[in-house]
Amino acid sequence: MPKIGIIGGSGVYGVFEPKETVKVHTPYGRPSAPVEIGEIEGVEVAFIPRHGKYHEFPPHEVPYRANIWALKELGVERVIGINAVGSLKEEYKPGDIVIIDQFIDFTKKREYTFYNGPRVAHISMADPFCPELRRIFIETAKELGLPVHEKGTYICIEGPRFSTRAESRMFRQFADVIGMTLVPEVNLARELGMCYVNISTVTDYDVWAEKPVDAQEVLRVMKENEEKVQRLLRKAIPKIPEERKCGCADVLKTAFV
Ligand SMILES: CSC[C@H]1O[C@H](OP(=O)(O)O)[C@H](O)[C@@H]1O
Ligand SMILES: Nc1ncnc2[nH]cnc12
Repeated sequence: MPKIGIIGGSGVYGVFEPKETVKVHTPYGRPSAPVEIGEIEGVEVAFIPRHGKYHEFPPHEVPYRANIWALKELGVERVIGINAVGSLKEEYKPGDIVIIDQFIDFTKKREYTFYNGPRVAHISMADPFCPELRRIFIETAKELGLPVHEKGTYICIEGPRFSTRAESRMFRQFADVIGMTLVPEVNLARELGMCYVNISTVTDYDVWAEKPVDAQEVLRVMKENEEKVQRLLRKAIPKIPEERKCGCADVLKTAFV
């Protein structure tokens, strides 16, 4: 059973030659695509393309709950989310990798929880990302000489439209990068006691920097940078220890009312 799951974002629709493809049905419907099972450097890994194999789900329609549930059902304990993001700060340059450490939720109407009652849970989100996985990915990116930011605050907007100039100028006062999909993916993984790490690749300067971003540019830059992300995955995944010592599973102990 794969203990590691990867959710690929825009431009990342596969990360290995699958050995098997599994159709999973969940209480929340089907995931974005059948789950691919394969190996990265000898480690069994499950993969879901967040927007579907042919990018048919816009960010506000991604079946986030089904994706996380499906991975959990297959035995996944650790989720690696890969995202394309716009930059809100000069120093976060197109091509840079950001191992996100905080987020701000500006989404509006998504399914945010598995606990809609009668079971009620309030999960701590002070530190949303797995410290053990963050450390491994930061160290490995540095070893590989990749342009990496150890921290970054991701603001998640509802989409599917990009921001206005006024919004972008406001967002850059309190976040470093912008995207449309981190929430509720990270919340949901945490609600099931899974570890979650986010590897964001900067694809553009958001519209505060004058030139309006477009989807084609995001996909083009992400394709150019896919090789960096692949190298990072290949080198980091074998370093992930079998047993978790991070405490991500413990958040559930004190969450229920
Ligand atoms: C294709 S442009 C906007 C699209 O790209 C990002 O996707 P992901 O986070 O899945 O890599 C952004 O969040 C939007 O969904
Ligand atoms: N500028 C941007 N705004 C929102 N989502 C993005 N994904 C990639 N670039 C983006």
